[in-house]
Amino acid sequence: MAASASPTLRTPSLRTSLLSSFSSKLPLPSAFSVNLRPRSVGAPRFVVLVSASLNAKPTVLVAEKLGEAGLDLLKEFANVDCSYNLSPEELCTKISLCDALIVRSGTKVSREVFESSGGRLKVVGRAGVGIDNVDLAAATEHGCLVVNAPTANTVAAAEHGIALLTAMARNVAQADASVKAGKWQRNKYVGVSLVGKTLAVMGFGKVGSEVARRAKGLGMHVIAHDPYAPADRARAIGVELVGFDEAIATADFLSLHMPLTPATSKILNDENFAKMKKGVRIVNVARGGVIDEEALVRALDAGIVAQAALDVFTVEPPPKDSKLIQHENVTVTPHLGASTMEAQEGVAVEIAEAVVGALKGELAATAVNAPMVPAEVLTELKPFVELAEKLGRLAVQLVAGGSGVKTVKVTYASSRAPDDLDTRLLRAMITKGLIEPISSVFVNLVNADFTAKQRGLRITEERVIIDGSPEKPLEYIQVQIANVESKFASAISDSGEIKVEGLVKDGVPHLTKVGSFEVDVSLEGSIILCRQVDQPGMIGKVGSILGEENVNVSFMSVGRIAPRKQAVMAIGVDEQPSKESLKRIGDVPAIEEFVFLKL
Ligand SMILES: NC(=O)c1ccc[n+]([C@@H]2O[C@H](COP(=O)([O-])OP(=O)(O)OC[C@H]3O[C@@H](n4cnc5c(N)ncnc54)[C@H](O)[C@@H]3O)[C@@H](O)[C@H]2O)c1
Ligand SMILES: O=C(O)[C@H](O)COP(=O)(O)O
Repeated sequence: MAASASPTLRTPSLRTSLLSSFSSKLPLPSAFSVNLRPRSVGAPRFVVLVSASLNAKPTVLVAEKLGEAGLDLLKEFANVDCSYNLSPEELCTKISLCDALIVRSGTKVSREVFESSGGRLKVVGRAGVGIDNVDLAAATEHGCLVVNAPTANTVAAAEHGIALLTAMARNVAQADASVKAGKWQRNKYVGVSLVGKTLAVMGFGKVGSEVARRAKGLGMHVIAHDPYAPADRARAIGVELVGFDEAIATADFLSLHMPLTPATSKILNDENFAKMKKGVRIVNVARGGVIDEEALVRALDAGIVAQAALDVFTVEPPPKDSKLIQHENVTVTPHLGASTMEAQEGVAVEIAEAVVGALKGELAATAVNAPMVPAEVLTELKPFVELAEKLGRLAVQLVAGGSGVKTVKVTYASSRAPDDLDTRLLRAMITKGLIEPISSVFVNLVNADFTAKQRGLRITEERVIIDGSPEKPLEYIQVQIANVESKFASAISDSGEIKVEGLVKDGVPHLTKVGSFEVDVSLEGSIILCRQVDQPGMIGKVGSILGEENVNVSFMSVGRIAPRKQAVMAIGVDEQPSKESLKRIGDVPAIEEFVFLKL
């Protein structure tokens, strides 16, 4: 036996492992089977978001025009395929060769796209704000991170909203067309003034609040409706937040700035147009789908809506013969809100940085379908995240075949207050550890909760406050699987669940409890757990069987109930013992049961 050899396995960076997936899945290891391919996190078996370690550059498909500065950033890191105007079929064909996809609002990233990617697509970057053209549920189900560029085009969109507001009020577009047609119709194009009029900003987020600020500068009385906006943010710029009905009933002008969601879809409809002031004017630089366009035509014809200025449409481009587009009281632009030179360069850089970061395995600050975790929290949690995954992985391998894992309880013991610990990462990694050894799905931070739910796996979390160092975010993590049989009976605790517990020592995850037995073995390589009658020479016997096969033992630890009674020996091994060696261990007379577990 090579005594306490220091482990040579290297774990990939935490950031990489959080968003990575395995290239192949393995069956649940059985106690006596050695027919296991290695699943060590140290082996280069991650299909990491970027296979930089494998000397292969990732491929990024840019499906819509992106600013040069962003393209340059991408090219430093990836092969960049700029293919614009792809049909849905062409996109589905290309996507299986791509690690990331960047789009604007003109490309539908449908479920078929994720299905066609064959698991290779790891990041979708939306070069802009609205992600209504990306099937987020499908992305999450496929473990694909979606990032957007939420800030760089805010001012551009707000300025376009103001441009449409003023142009509409003064009939700029109609008058321009008339003069160009050789006419001089000064009486026809008398406008309305903005000063003193009430503008209702519908959706008081980034764009909405910038529009409000500018409209106040034009002397308008600004109110806003946004069920989720904090009132003090509105008050700070002199805007009153009001209910939906009050907003639409009192406004002379309505400016729409909410996202398109099931709740906002066609929110301006016949019923709501009927509640508006006669002669109201509407600006939409949000999304076409928030207006029932047929109802808007009716409201225009009835004179309820005097004018509308629209940058966005339910279907883009809209049909040429659309009654709405052709209506003389409607001013239109072809989704130009974000289209300034400055915004496009900003968006391109913002999305390129987010996509490259995600491909490197970093947690994206603009993730749409995954938790965003501040870097300092991530650094602190790093060894506990590794511990969490390994405990999940160990616990599930202790389940006897056919048991069906349904209920898992995780206990986090810490000296910190419960709200001082973000457990989403830990839960995701425990879920990854629990599911991956027994299925063909890969689990990452994006799809962990979804995958658990889909498999009917209920994970409950409990916080226990114990004395300890406030420097440490956690003292220990315990994973219990209820209502199952174990292939290693000693793993069943007094209360009847499979129980494993671990902590972090000097930055290294350790297993410290199995069932009711205390052990202490570092969670690296693989582990053999043996239950035996406590007696002299056991460590030597098992150690020499492994030594004969040149299997390096990294740790050994024995936990016992009482001297000369039952004990559990935990042996950390760097290599996988052969089937024969495992059988010989099982044949040692004092050994009552044993299990070989891959980490
Ligand atoms: N025309 C363009 O080129 C262009 C450019 C940028 C943004 N946009 C669109 O503008 C909209 C706003 O963008 P943003 O960056 O300000 O987003 P944001 O997320 O900062 O703001 C959206 C706001 O809408 C609010 N909201 C959600 N549901 C609502 C509801 N039912 N009623 C009222 N408010 C509701 C949210 O609370 C949030 O404050 C999005 O639809 C975006 O896609 C369009
Ligand atoms: O949501 C957005 O960011 C805007 O609608 C801009 O869309 P675009 O990138 O297609 O111009």
